[in-house]
Amino acid sequence: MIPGDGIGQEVVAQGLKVLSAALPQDVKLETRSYDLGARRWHATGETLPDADLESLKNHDAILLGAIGDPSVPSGVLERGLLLKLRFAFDHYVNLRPSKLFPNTPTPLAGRPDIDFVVVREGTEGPYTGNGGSLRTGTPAEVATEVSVNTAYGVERVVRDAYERADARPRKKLTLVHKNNVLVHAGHLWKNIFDRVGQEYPEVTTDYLHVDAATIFFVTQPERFDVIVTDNLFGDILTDLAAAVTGGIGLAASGNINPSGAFPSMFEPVHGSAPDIAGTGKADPTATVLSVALLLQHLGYEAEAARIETSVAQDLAERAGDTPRTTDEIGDALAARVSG
Ligand SMILES: NC(=O)C1=CN([C@@H]2O[C@H](COP(=O)(O)OP(=O)(O)OC[C@H]3O[C@@H](n4cnc5c(N)ncnc54)[C@H](O)[C@@H]3O)[C@@H](O)[C@H]2O)C=CC1
Ligand SMILES: CC(C)CC(=O)C(=O)O
Ligand SMILES: [Mg+2]
Repeated sequence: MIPGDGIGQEVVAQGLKVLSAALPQDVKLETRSYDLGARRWHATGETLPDADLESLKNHDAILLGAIGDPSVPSGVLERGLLLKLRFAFDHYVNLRPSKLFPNTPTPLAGRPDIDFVVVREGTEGPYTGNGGSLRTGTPAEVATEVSVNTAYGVERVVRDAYERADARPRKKLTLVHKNNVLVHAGHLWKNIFDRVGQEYPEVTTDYLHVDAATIFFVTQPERFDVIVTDNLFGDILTDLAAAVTGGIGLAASGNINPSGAFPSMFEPVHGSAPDIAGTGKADPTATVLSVALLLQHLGYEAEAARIETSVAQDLAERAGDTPRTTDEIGDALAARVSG
């Protein structure tokens, strides 16, 4: 566990409660909590020391809360810890399912049937740190942030998305990019998408520019089944996906290393929410659903399904309720899962 910063600490505690409640009696759960994030940085100046990185390799999976704190310069922890982990453990599939559970509020008219998954590339794009600045702090400052897209990196994530689409009943895969403007990266993505698609004749394909995709996330989200996209577009789209499916407090994710060479890492889509940290207002459901993804990844399908059912029941009964605290929601979910 890497609880991290802000509400990360609060929601991971609830995730652990539910994980413990979900596992069969004969499975011994061993956990270690890593003190990484703002507190550690202030104390030692470290973000992710090699010793911790090495040690993290020994776990079956990682549950992360959130990284980032207003007391630390923006980017230091996000890059030096969170992205460093995703890159070091080659988490090239950033899996972000979106489902509108019954009775969950949505700002969308007509309660569309939303059930899609975004496969966000996790190791490339504009997030690699390939850039720099010249004449920093002067009126002539120039900054670059160059998006890196390799045929190797794009093909493996596109292939993963086709596999997922092929395994789902609707078998539909949408590529989201911006190949009308980002022609170099965009055409590399589109060409690979089209070529790999020939191996999946059952999968219906579609292409949308990212700006148009945001329209359809709001006006016609039911059109999506599996979406594959780059690191930055996927980041932005999945906050929007969360907003239309009950809110950011429900959105789960998995940073997957499909080869199993390194542990995969599961975390809510949201950040450390400094505006509500310490108030008990953080919804731990996103973390609990991330625990379900973790269990599914490790082969505990039935346990993962029980968590999802418990969340669905809890959400169905939430409507009109007085708001509960982070802890109360965690306790209620753990009770449902074990009962
Ligand atoms: N994976 C990670 O660790 C991520 C870290 N961050 C970091 O988190 C910090 C804050 O970033 P923001 O842009 O404010 O995004 P954020 O996701 O932390 O918060 C955005 C808004 O959503 C609300 N919110 C988030 N999670 C919630 C939950 N579980 N229940 C109820 N409300 C919730 C917050 O109160 C806030 O109003 C920054 O340092 C940022 O870099 C941001 C996104 C992901
Ligand atoms: C803080 C960023 C590095 C990550 C982010 O916003 C995300 O993964 O959703
Ligand atoms: Mg994000």
